[in-house]
Amino acid sequence: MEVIPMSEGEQLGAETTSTESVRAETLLEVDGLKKYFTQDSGLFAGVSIDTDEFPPVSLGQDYVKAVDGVNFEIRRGETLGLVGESGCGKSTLGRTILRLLEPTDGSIYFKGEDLATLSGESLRKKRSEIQMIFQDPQSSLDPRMTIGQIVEEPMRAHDMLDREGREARAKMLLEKVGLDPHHYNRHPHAFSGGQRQRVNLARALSVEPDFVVCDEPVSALDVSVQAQVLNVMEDLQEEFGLTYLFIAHDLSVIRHISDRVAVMYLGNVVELADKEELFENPQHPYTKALLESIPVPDPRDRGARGVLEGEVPSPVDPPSGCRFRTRCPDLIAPDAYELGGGEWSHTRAFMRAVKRRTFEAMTAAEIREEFFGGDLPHGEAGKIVEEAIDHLATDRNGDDADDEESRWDEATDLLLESFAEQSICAHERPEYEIEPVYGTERHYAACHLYR
Ligand SMILES: Nc1ncnc2c1ncn2[C@@H]1O[C@H](COP(=O)(O)OP(=O)(O)OP(=O)(O)O)[C@@H](O)[C@H]1O
Repeated sequence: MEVIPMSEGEQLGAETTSTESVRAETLLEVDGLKKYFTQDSGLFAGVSIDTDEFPPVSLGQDYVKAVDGVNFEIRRGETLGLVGESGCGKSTLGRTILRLLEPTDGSIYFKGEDLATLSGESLRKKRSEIQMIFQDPQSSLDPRMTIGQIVEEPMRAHDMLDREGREARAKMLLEKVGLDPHHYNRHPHAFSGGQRQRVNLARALSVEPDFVVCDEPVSALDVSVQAQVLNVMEDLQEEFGLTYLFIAHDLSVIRHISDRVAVMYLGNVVELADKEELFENPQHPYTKALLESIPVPDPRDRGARGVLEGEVPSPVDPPSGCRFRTRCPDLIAPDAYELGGGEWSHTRAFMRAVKRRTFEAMTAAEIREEFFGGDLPHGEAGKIVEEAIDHLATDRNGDDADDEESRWDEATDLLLESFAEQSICAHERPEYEIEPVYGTERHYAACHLYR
């Protein structure tokens, strides 16, 4: 497989060669975007005490790195799906693009203009061109207003049309989203969840936006209603030339609606490719794990689910290098030891098992047999493994006074520091381009396996 490293600042999905077919115009380009939140603002938040220092109390601040250096572009008329587990930063990214949240760093070019630098009236004007729809159609519609008033509200805020013009446009849009315009004077409670989301769509479209950020718009709806709303969204996209950033955690929804898909993990985009390429030829171990964890309809197939092990690390102190490395089944062997493939996979599995304490303490020989088939890796790596086993074995040497808890901790620290922290995955943030198998769209994968 041919792999082309990305140069710094290069944009995902941007055009490279004149031989490529002419691609649609870029509508939105996100460059190095970061959004950090300050952590709890309790009384002692950010205060740290170090008695070796004078003064012993210092004021530092921890940040939740919700979005941490994201680059991509969205072309006019396309749908870019954004998928990832809960808490990976999808909503924060969407809201920061809209400037509902203040970016910490980076640029958001919309039709060539950097939204991150706009404020006041110029930002307000731009806002009509970018709209957002949210997950919960119930709480985002004011129950005291009629749906006519709801759809007209953004037009009033942007001084668009006169009263009759707004009413005519609201009725036209209600019809476009598949509602009866005669229901203009009804209140939201008279509508089902799917119908309320249609009202939301009509409201978002009232000010003629070019770009709509859709944040889990169908997640709260019954599966049978989801497809109907997605189809309406596709029809509206075609009719009004809309561009969507479509946020969802549900891969089947993403597959239905997207042209290209970006996969997010812990504040980073880890893979971005054409939809077919991403689903049929996923390259990042995180994407593969996500796809393999799609629930299988056949209940007898339960074994095929859930390959994502371990906890998502805290976004306050995310792993260095590749964010996924602490859970990655393909962590790369450190160069320092010249480990053979089998030796490394045994060592990696042992390190994982010690870290997660997935086995009961046993004798040194039993541990060697269980994890290494009796043969430890050769050289320095073998000595380190031997030392770790010595911490854990029930028949260990010496009069080790440490309690069991701290012996597991010592073995874990030794293995992580000697192996996991020495891997290229811990040292460099990966950014690579892969030759696609399906189509000609560029395929980005943030994984050192493609270095
Ligand atoms: N206002 C805030 N203050 C502090 N931390 C926040 C704030 N909003 C979000 N976060 C944190 O930022 C991270 C990303 O959250 P975000 O809601 O963007 O993720 P998500 O992928 O959209 O998840 P979900 O699908 O559950 O909404 C999380 O760790 C979250 O706790």
